[in-house]
Amino acid sequence: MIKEKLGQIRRDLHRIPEIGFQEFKTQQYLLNVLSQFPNERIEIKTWKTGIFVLVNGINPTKTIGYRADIDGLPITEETDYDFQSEHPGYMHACGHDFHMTIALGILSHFVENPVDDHVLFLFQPAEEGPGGAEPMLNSEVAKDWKPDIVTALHISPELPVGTVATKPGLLFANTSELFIDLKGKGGHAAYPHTTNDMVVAACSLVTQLQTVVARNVDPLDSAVITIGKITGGTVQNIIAENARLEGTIRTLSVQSMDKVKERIEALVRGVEIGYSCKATIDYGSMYHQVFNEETLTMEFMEFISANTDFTVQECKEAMTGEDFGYMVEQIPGFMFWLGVDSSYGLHHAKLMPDEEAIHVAVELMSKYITFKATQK
Ligand SMILES: CC(=O)N[C@@H](CCC[C@H](N)C(=O)O)C(=O)O
Repeated sequence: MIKEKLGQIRRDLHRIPEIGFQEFKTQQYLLNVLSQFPNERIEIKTWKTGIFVLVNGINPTKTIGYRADIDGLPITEETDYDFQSEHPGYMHACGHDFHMTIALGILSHFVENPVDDHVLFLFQPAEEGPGGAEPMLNSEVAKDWKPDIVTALHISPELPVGTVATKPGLLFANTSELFIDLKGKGGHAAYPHTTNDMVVAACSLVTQLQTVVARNVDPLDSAVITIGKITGGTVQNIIAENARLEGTIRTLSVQSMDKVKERIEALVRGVEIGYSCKATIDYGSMYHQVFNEETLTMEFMEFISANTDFTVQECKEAMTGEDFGYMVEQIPGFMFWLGVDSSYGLHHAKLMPDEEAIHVAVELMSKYITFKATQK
């Protein structure tokens, strides 16, 4: 697909970010692009707001899977793009507009240059939450069209264009969302002794949560608790009856996840007693760690060094989460970081990745998948 067309697709997608399982316009846009491909070679099936696209091979012995996530984030864009989000309060701040565009570029390559094996594209909803990978892979469609190997990329703002970073084994952390609701007794701001103030309870709990990782997790086994949002109360002169903390837990090991949750629950029980309130904990969605299949990952890294102008780096594991972890739990595969060189990072309102990365990634993955698709 020509460069200008891919650039336009990325900008069109950037304008219409939608959150998990609400990607209706995105799905329609992708289906429109797909309908412009000659259809002798491709089969398309939708699943919820996601799409499976099978590019049939000429002499297939296996199916190579390529996954792109399609959802945006609830964040107000602050870039100076002239193609800013048209959905107020939402933005493609995690690069999924890039991920989709790159997938379409690779798909277009294999429609025009068919290879022996089938290539299956999974345009997957709800990566940011509540998680689309696991149900998509367990869907009826995936029972017929299950890939033998699967790969995916994630943009990396910190790396220059033309760089790939990955590692065999553990790449991304185990994650669990965290929602804590506190309910006390509200009242007049001037009569605190007649109330149980949930703003004070919430602030104290946030401070206590900082001790969980520091004092319960082996320093050599990383973990993170981030509270990204606090809400509570109604107005400045009413003592708050309710407060809510929203956050996420990240751990490199499953054991640490269990331990961290146990400690959070103990602290929450303490706040119930100490502040005479009721608390509920909801862990929302949980993602399995991304564990790259070692042989495939090493082969991919060697392939890049030997056959492309890309620089390939072995990176450290990251505390980011990815529901792609469920895919590589079931199917041999790997994920890698793609350099896109942005001064602002992932989940930032000013994320501005370099579009040149789209073109080099399409070329890279077309080459790599061709190599895998002709390997017996
Ligand atoms: C790559 C990336 O940024 N992924 C997200 C996944 C979020 C999972 C879930 N909503 C949670 O917050 O636990 C991330 O924040 O790492």
